Amino acid sequence: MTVNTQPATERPDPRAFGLPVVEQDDIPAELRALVGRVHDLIGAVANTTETDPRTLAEAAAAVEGVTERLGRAPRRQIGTMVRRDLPGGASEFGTISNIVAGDTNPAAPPLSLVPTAEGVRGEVTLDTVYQGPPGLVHGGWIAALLDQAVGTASSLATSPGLTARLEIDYRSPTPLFNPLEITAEVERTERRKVYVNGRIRVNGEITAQARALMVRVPFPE
Ligand SMILES: CCCCC/C=C\C/C=C\C/C=C\C/C=C\CCCC(=O)SCCNC(=O)CCNC(=O)[C@H](O)C(C)(C)COP(=O)(O)OP(=O)(O)OC[C@H]1O[C@@H](n2cnc3c(N)ncnc32)[C@H](O)[C@@H]1OP(=O)(O)O
Repeated sequence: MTVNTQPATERPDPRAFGLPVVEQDDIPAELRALVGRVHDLIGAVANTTETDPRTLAEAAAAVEGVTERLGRAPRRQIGTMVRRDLPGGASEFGTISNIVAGDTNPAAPPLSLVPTAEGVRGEVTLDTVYQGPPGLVHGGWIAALLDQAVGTASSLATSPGLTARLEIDYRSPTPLFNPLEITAEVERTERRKVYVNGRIRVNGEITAQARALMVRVPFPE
């Protein structure tokens, strides 16, 4: 299988669906910094042992104030996409607030996937915000990471699609605070159907694997 390295101009454009597109390089550094600080805030709140009511109330008021201030600006249109240049000359579109990989989503880990000779690869380390069982990654998040990986592999090798079927084998616990290596590649295609495999490895050992069916979205001519 070869990765699609068509120039961006020849890739299907989400604007044909009425979706706005933001260039990744045009996201202001200050917005990226804000996303990072709120990401840290989620972890701080999830794990704080602070019990002083005044401190907690002050923190809630401060956050409420910032939320109110940002809420004065119009919100992005739902479905706003970001266009990213990938190593090797390929490019991809993704929703800018994607929960797994969105540039502007403070709740995203975020996972960044790059094309390889076989498909896609990414690395991410998750903290207690993504905890399910004690010290372990939540199984739903494992599925989410793999869904993103199989979707991206399929999109880059063919064209964007929706997940029709996702089967996960949880083979051993996936730990927090350890680099997770995530890979995925297309196995075969059949008309609009794209069969994709993916896996998560920790220290070279597979902890979870996915078999997915992506169905490509028909694009307007
Ligand atoms: C939406 C506009 C997007 C435009 C955006 C432009 C660019 C976007 C770029 C970015 C995306 C890139 C990367 C994204 C990475 C990750 C994102 C994560 C992915 C997700 O998070 S995604 C959310 C969860 N996902 C859903 O929300 C899907 C709900 N679902 C449906 O929307 C329909 O169900 C659909 C579309 C799947 C099919 O519907 P449909 O009407 O288009 O096609 P149809 O039913 O005819 O199926 C065609 C052939 O697939 C077979 N088939 C279908 N389903 C099957 C199944 N379950 N098992 C076995 N075979 C199945 C049929 O049997 C037939 O097979 P055959 O060709 O042999 O007859």
